[in-house]
Amino acid sequence: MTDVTPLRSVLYMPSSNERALEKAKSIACDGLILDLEDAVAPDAKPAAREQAAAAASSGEYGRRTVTIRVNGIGTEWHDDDIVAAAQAGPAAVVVPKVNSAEEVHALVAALEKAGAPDHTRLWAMVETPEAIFNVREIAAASERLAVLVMGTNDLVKELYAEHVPGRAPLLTSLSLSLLAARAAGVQILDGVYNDVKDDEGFLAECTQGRQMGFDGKTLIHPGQVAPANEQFAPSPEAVEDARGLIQAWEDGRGSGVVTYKNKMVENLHVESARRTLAIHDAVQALEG
Ligand SMILES: CC(C)(COP(=O)(O)OP(=O)(O)OC[C@H]1O[C@@H](n2cnc3c(N)ncnc32)[C@H](O)[C@@H]1OP(=O)(O)O)[C@@H](O)C(=O)NCCC(=O)NCCSC(=O)C[C@H](O)C(=O)O
Ligand SMILES: [Mg+2]
Repeated sequence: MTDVTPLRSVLYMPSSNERALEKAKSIACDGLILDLEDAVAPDAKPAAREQAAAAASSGEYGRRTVTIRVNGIGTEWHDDDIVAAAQAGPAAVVVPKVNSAEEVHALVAALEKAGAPDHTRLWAMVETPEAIFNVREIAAASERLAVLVMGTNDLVKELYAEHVPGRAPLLTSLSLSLLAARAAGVQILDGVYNDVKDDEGFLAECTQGRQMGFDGKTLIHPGQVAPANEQFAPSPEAVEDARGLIQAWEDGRGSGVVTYKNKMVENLHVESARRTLAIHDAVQALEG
């Protein structure tokens, strides 16, 4: 089974924004991405790097999975970002625009050379056409790689596509990346929703992401956290049904066909129900 560490809501924040870094200590998101890339202006990058490293090693973010997003491979900031992030020892280093398994190998080698502790994983962003064609190899390239993160803004830009309700232009890329994540047994996070005032559109996109199989969603604003937490956790009805289905299966063992609420139950349904309960328990433990 894929790791069930809850990552329902993973909030980006500019590492140059001290107020946001402070505020994040009280935001109920499952994870934080302290950004050094797109959200930080070139002049602000050295100071942001120091602030992100200090925040990630501070221990002040409680249960949240704290990660640092470095600048992309080949940029003038990348090497220094990797060293600073590795030494800060966050839960993960998030790397944008990872295009191949070879890049994953090089990133892992660089993190290890810089002294990254074992608990610091690699999260690879999938956000270019080349990455989509290589996503299966990327997802399976290293034990250190724990999560794929969709970069839907960059994907839309690279495809000359448009952001539309239902995301038809992105469905091929989203589905291929999901298949790759599941085949490799790593987690996968959906991309961001840019209109921070459009609650209805955001909710629809969370529902779509959950139905497709994403483990959670990346976010850009604190107001998106609560709906994402709700959408990506099993609902009370789903938990009740999972328990009922497992009970029906155990009661009916040896009697041939088992049904629950008039629907056929097979071992695969029981496995899905157990996964639902495992996620529910993990969320309860996190929130408890
Ligand atoms: C989108 C924003 C620029 C909106 O900012 P603002 O207008 O200041 O919002 P509010 O006034 O509603 O803010 C209310 C308070 O919440 C704090 N806040 C806002 N955003 C965050 C945040 N992300 N993390 C923590 N705290 C946040 C404000 O400081 C206010 O606090 P207070 O003053 O105490 O009341 C802004 O939300 C923002 O900058 N968001 C993050 C943008 C970002 O990180 N972008 C880069 C990643 S997205 C991406 O590109 C993904 C991928 O690469 C792709 O290609 O798709
Ligand atoms: Mg991007």
